[in-house]
Amino acid sequence: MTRRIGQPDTQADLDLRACLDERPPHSFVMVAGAGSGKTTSLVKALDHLGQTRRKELKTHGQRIACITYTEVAVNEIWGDVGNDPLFHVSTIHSFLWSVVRPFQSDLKIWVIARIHEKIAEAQEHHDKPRTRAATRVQLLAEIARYQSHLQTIEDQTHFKYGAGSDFGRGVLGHSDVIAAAVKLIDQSQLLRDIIASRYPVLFVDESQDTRPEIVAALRGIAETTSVEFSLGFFGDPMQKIYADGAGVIDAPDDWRRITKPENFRCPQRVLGVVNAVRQLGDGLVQTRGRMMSVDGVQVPLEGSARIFLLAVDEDRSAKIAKVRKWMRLTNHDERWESGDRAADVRALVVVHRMAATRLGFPNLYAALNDRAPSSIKEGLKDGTSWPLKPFLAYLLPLANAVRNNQGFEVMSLLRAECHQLSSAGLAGGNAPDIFRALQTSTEEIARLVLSGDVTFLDVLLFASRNGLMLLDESWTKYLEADPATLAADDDPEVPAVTAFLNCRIGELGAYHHYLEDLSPYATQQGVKGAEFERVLVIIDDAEGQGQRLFSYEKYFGIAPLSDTDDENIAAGLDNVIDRTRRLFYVCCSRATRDLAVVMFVHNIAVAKACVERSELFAPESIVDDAFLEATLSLSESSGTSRWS
Ligand SMILES: Nc1ncnc2c1ncn2[C@@H]1O[C@H](COP(=O)(O)OP(=O)(O)OP(=O)(O)O)[C@@H](O)[C@H]1O
Repeated sequence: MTRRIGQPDTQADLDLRACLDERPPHSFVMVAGAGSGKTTSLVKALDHLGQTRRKELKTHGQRIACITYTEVAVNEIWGDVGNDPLFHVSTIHSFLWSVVRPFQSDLKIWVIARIHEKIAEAQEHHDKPRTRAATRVQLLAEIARYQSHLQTIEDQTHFKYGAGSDFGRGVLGHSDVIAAAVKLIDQSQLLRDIIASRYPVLFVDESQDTRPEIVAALRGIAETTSVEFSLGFFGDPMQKIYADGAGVIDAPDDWRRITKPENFRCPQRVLGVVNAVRQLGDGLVQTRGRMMSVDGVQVPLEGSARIFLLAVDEDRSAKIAKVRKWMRLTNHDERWESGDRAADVRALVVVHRMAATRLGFPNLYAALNDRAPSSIKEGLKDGTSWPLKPFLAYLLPLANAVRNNQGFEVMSLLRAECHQLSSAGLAGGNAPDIFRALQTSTEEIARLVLSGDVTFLDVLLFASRNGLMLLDESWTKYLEADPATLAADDDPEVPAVTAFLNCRIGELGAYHHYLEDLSPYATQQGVKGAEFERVLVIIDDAEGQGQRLFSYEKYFGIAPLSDTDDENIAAGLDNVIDRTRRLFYVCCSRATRDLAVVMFVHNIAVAKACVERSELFAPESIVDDAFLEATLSLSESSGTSRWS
């Protein structure tokens, strides 16, 4: 029995089961706060459907669909239901793609229409009297590129799904997959019926961040199909962190509404902060909190929740290390300083760049993010950007396999990528000579990749010149064209790819570590749905300047609001304060034991007054730079044994 399925039933679980057992079935929304067990209820409901309807579903070739926000969440839910093929658990993108992929000719029509739309948008921008001459030149180049896509697409019979759209290569990126699917679902009753017949029950977790047009398209299925279909949304509007999320789900009157008043995740101290943060949002107050068993009796876990106010300076990493040490000593908990995954310490940053800087891949990050087109930028988040692929999928694993003397792994990587080892390659030369040469080249490539001093370009050139891989034609101009020709190229990918190729390969390992979720860093947005024993929320408005959506200094009243902020608030629009509050709520509510918020500020006295005024943390839980330093040096001079 898994952890989630094994949790005791709440009233909400009973209500949900009753709703699913009704005939005809009802659709529903489950709305409740953080840690209230929404995902747990979802998993238990899947389990219930498996127990009560498996035979009937299998007979009709049907499955239960469950959509959630990240791959991590997909794997968790899928694992919770024992990887049972009765359930189709996926992200919204891959769900929608699986639904529309068979309709290739409709997709082609959609793509052609989309390119015409882009041409019209670019033309309109071009024709505006105030458009600058340089921009006009760029727009004309863009239009020419779209027109060439229109020609290539004539011969395209198959469209793929990738991280970012690249119509010229027949690739639809995340947002275009959604736009195309929504359109196709909207315009076809047949497709709506197919979806309902294939998936008679469809759950959407984290519904607050599902885009309104997707919610509307799914609602459209429930409202128009004559097939038995139940749609259920599980979410919390206070945890909406993406601007394009639906927030509150607009459910028709005849849908069931289910709620859960408890928070099962957070200890008392953290629950106090979480409730206080929410007070100025929608005012929801959660009850209970995490329990622990003492001599067989369930008692509330106290936990800890503190905020550290530290001066902005050059060495924030050293200060974060001090906070971890302080937490270790104060809480008598060695794990606060441990780098071990099992210690369950998570440092949450606002933007990936902060993690990139701390972990050692700032240049790689900047190259593929700043000024990069979305086809590249989007894929940086999950390692699917095409320039990264040969390094992540082949050269880095090859180098690691060589270093670890994993001969079998080396051979299977070479067999997959190295043309010389194909039957044609071996037939054209002397096999022992080929193997000898390859051994020397693989050793050299491992040295280059792992030494870290050369550039990505050097590594790629070495690999292709020594027959370790055949590069696809996207690389040709980067390896062959002279710098002046490349600089004059109007392909929007050129600046990003060129900058990337000039980065030191040494940054690849750190990036890979982050990507594989092996570092303690994660973004504040990326951890929704997750929970950790020890949560370190890093707030650094100065370092997070690249984004304008969130500002903790404004949230705490340390920095003034801009005119636009005031206008948005006055007009009742989503604004920086609401967005930051929601993000802060998500972060703080991840902690199952300790919460340490670390805030880097320019003026500690001002920040302290503002944080005190917010009443989010008890006064004794506000720790400033001076107190941190003083107590640490006291511990050093007196020895840690006297700390307590
Ligand atoms: N009925 C229950 N009794 C005890 N613990 C529970 C119960 N339901 C859930 N939990 C525990 O509470 C924690 C939070 O559950 P879950 O992740 O399902 O909440 P959630 O509402 O989806 O959270 P969030 O919206 O914050 O992501 C988990 O550790 C889970 O095991």
